[in-house]
Amino acid sequence: DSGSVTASPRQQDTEYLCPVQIGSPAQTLPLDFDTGSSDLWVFSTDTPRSEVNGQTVYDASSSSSAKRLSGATWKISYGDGSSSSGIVYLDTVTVGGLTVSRQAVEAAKQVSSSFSRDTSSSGLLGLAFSSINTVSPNQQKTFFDNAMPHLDAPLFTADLKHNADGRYNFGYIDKSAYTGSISYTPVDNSQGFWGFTATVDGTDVTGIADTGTTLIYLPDSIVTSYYSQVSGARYDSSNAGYIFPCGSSMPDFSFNVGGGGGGGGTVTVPGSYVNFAPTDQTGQTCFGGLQSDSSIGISIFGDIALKAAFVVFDGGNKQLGWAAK
Ligand SMILES: O=C(CN1CCCCC1)Nc1ccc2c(c1)OCO2
Repeated sequence: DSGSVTASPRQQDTEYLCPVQIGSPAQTLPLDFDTGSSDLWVFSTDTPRSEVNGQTVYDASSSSSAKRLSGATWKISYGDGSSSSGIVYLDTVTVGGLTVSRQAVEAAKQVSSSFSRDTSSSGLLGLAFSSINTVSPNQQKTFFDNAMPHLDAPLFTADLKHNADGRYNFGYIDKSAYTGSISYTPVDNSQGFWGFTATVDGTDVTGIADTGTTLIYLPDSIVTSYYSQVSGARYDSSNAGYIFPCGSSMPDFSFNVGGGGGGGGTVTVPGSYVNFAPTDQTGQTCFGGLQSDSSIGISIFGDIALKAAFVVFDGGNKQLGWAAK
């Protein structure tokens, strides 16, 4: 089996949403595919009306294939302080033509304000490792984990784009989607994430490939060194990050992966991607797409980095492949 689904950017590439079919007859919800978490959760008829703000909701009672997972609950919180929780159904889930029957669909009974405010997203589809799925008392598997045994190849690829539709493919590598060769590097999934080590200016950086996080968060030394090249750039505590004049031409940001025998490969993030967004309506000052990881405790290669590459999430061999495009 295989699947292929469009990933549409929202609000200046802040997130990427994909249409997912749930239940019988199919209910299509736009979900945020997140390689940084492992719960598939949705706005539902169980979500308080006061917390629903235009989102499409899942109605298990109108799906003939939905079965309540008796006694199961879930509760998750994310690095940005957002959170959600609820109950669990098993139902049929289809992504880009790839179907998993009896997928745990986590219906929200509570969502935090940032989810309520995000009118375009109906929830998340977690693509990290099932070891960090939050369903209790019986942990559930991710869509990818359930699909893997049926896939032509035990992998999925992420091809996110700047201000344009990209694609997630499951079970195959589309050779027309990248240029040159794919450089592979081992994955450390001990924390449940797609962890890997890259080299930035000769310094090894261990972080995670996280499609659910908008920006890149790296060690202070690397970030300070990058912004030292931009006149007028500074760390601004009120914005809790590096800002600079919006007219600045930003240097490209490169990192190497798979430095083994073959010398590995270089991913180059265009400077224009690092000029992420204005901090206010005047458009004078802009917020950087590269920020320090010092308040997080882990380095994150988020969408700003991922959209500069074609990325292979290889669950069979537990490796990450990176290619230019
Ligand atoms: O929270 C997330 C990702 N999260 C995925 C689900 C939707 C809401 C965003 N990333 C994140 C992780 C660490 C952070 C951070 C953001 O901001 C500062 O530290």
